[in-house]
Amino acid sequence: MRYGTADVLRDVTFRARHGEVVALLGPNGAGKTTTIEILEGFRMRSAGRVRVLGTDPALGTEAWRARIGVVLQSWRDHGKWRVRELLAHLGTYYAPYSTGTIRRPWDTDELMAAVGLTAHAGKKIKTLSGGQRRRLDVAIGIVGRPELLFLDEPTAGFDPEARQEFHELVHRLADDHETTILLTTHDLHEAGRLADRIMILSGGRIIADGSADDLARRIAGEDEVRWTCEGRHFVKSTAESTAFVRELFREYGDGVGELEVRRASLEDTYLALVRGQGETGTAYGAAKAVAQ
Ligand SMILES: Nc1ncnc2c1ncn2[C@@H]1O[C@H](COP(=O)(O)OP(=O)(O)OP(=O)(O)O)[C@@H](O)[C@H]1O
Repeated sequence: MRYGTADVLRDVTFRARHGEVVALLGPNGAGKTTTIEILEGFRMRSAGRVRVLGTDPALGTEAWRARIGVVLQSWRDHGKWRVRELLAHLGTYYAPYSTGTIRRPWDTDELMAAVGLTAHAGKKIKTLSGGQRRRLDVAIGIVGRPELLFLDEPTAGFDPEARQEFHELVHRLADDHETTILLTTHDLHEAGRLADRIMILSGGRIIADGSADDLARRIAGEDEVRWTCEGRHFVKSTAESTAFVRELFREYGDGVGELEVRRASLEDTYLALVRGQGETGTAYGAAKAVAQ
């Protein structure tokens, strides 16, 4: 993807499998929204090949669009509508696209229950709180029972309870309805909880692609071991923490106290990757190895 003379996406190559939950991570301006807008058919790519549910999004028909759900970053404006009314109305557009296996649209009451909006069904949209409005955005995105769902920062503004309920909804969509989901988020904990696979985009390139465990194992590599011995505190970084601790006990036995082994978190991994990008340091080398 090129704007004027600036390339904002380069060599972005990936394939999402049916029913997979893929999280796209990356710093501000990395190209996440651009990537998903190209896949949604909202933005025309400058070059390259794209297939979404077997179709080039630039040529997508209404029938193709009915199989896709989109939750954008920005709010849509339907202030005077009431929640139930709007969802029931939008649902009618999907009815002609029911298939033998997927009945479209989602029943309005069931849908409101699924996203936690039942208590607000009769409210005008302009009176909803930020988090409630975001739940409605999610409901609008899934009202047509999409086979593929794009979520751009879906939980921005959610309180912890709403976030937890949303995570359960995503798991349900993926597990029970076999929905393929591509989401962007800045919440690494969320990405680790939700995604089967994490792709990190930086400077318009994919610099890592794998499960949260893969990334942590293959990139950060070093655990931190802390312990006390004879009243003194010790810290050691090691890639072989189990062997190190075994040796520690062999040597000092009961003298070892307050043992703590801290594995590299997804956040450590993410920061190592994003900071290492473009340098010749180890994180970049490791990131390239993961990306290949
Ligand atoms: N219409 C446009 N014209 C020119 N440049 C653009 C346009 N839209 C986006 N860009 C640039 O493309 C790059 C990628 O932007 P994009 O919005 O895809 O990033 P992002 O990863 O989604 O960022 P964020 O986390 O801030 O939402 C940025 O450098 C941005 O300035």
